[in-house]
Amino acid sequence: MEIKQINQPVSILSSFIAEMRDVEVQTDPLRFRRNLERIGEIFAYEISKTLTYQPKEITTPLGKATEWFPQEKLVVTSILRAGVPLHNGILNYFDRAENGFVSAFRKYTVNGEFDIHIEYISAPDLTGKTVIMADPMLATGSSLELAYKAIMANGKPKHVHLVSIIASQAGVDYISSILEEEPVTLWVAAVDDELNSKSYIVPGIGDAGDLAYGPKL
Ligand SMILES: O=P(O)(O)OC[C@H]1O[C@H](OP(=O)(O)OP(=O)(O)O)[C@H](O)[C@@H]1O
Ligand SMILES: O=c1cc[nH]c(=O)[nH]1
Ligand SMILES: [Mg+2]
Repeated sequence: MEIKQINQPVSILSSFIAEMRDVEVQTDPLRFRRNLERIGEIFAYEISKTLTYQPKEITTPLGKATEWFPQEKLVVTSILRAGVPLHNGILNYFDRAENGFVSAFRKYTVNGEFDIHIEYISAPDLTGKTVIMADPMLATGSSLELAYKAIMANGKPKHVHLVSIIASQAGVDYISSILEEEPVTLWVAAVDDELNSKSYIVPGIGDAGDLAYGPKL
């Protein structure tokens, strides 16, 4: 597994992440979702540089030009709920990709511990394809691990790009350890040092799903 961190050199990406982190800007869920989406577009552009392309001759009003199109069959997948705006951003660039969705959520018990529940999966055949799996937050890594394993039941892809905007160092280390030998690239923007006692990333952003779509029971 390879890890690519896209926050260096510093770019406008940092300003988008700053808005997502900022408690005052977080009161605007439309801006929060739009930041997830436009960061998805940035990740898609970075991932696009790793694809293979085939040339195609294009007829313009004045002549012929050769341009390039991805050769890979792409499948964009995401983890519900917070993955949806990020998914849409990636799909804005890979607009002909197939799509998949996996649900993963933390189900808390009375003593504050939680299990991750996967209750829904919808994805095409992945055999030989290039899969992008998006989720803005990588905290303990449990959701991504279970979602990855669930979706792999749909066939062995050629390569998987895992996309996370804000990761904890512990989450990055965990995913690296379990997918060490897999044809996987983990793309992250910021990596924060800490997880708190509830396994939230610190400083992080808080609960990405709630910030995008409101609290859930
Ligand atoms: O790495 P982990 O410790 O598993 O935590 C990360 C997960 O938590 C968030 O989802 P959440 O469970 O809050 O669901 P939501 O998107 O519906 O709010 C986030 O979008 C990840 O899926
Ligand atoms: O910090 C975190 C951890 C899990 N899920 C989130 O949305 N944020
Ligand atoms: Mg959440």
